[in-house]
Amino acid sequence: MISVEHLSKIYGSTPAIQDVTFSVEPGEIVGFLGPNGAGKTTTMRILTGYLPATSGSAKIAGYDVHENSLAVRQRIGYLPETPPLYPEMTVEAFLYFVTRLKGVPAGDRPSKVDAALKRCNLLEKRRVLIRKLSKGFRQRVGIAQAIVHDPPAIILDEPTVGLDPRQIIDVRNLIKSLAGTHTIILSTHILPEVSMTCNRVTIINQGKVVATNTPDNLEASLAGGSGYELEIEGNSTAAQQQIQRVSGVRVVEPIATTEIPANRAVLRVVSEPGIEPGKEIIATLVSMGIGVCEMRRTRASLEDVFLRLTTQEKLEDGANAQSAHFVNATATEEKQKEEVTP
Ligand SMILES: Nc1ncnc2c1ncn2[C@@H]1O[C@H](COP(=O)(O)OP(=O)(O)OP(=O)(O)O)[C@@H](O)[C@H]1O
Repeated sequence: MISVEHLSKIYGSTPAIQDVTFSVEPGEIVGFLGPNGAGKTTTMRILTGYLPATSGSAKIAGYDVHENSLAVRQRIGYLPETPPLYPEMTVEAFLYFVTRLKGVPAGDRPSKVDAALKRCNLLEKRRVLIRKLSKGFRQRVGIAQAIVHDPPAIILDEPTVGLDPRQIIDVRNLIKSLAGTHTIILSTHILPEVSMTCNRVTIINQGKVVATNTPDNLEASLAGGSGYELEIEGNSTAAQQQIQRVSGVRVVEPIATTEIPANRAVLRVVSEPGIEPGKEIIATLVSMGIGVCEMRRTRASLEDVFLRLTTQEKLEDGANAQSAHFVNATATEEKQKEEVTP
């Protein structure tokens, strides 16, 4: 439904995006995730026909965004970072105005406007002036104007920025309810937004795509990702050796801690991607007479993946988007973690 190939945009001498390639299948919600200045808005604006690319191509529903920009605009809904609303219009009048701009036949306009009002929970605000609405309701009007002509593709740029937690939940639920019948690209720098709403995520950093996958696969792909942390009582060296033999276990190592009694130890187990050897580990320890005082699953979060991909130097030049290798975490990660976590 949406395909982007080798797209680049250079402002003067500043490359905003370079060789960006990704696609979105019908009915999918894809998160376009990146830190500030990564090139998200630039990509969205090219996709919606508001900005010409320097090179590369983008198609929506088979139409080239540059060559067939009118056909593209009729087939997409766009919510820019700041929704283009007319404050002196009522919600309903504004949506009628948008249907006219989008070329919806006059006879279809009442039903389209009603459907958008209903979908965005705006029925009771239909006759209210937009300037009198709270930020959350204005954002809903922004989404309503993006969907009122029932476009197959919807592009949302930072749709929850500036909203309070309740409004964020409402807007995310609204976006999720659009999936299936619409194809959606949602740009954001907020990680939970992606985990909660998107089927897939494309991570962009400094104008380049550094990863594309499902949130789950991205988490699983992080080296040292999934596994367990165990607090055991008994011979920890023997336990370590036996756990290492369990099928699906990649690494077992002791974690130094002073917070447990002397006859106990804490072990970190890293499992092979997609394998959960937890039951076998427990059975092994029980058969050895070793006490299991605590066992918890450990998992790399999307946040870990994001931070690795966007804050660390690449070891190899031109590393492939799906299999880039990165150096170990640095102290700046912790700082950035605070910045990207709402
Ligand atoms: N009109 C412009 N002229 C020159 N440089 C620009 C222009 N617009 C964007 N840039 C630069 O292009 C890069 C990408 O900007 P863009 O706005 O696309 O990023 P973004 O990921 O949307 O960031 P944010 O989340 O902060 O909005 C940045 O370095 C930005 O400074």
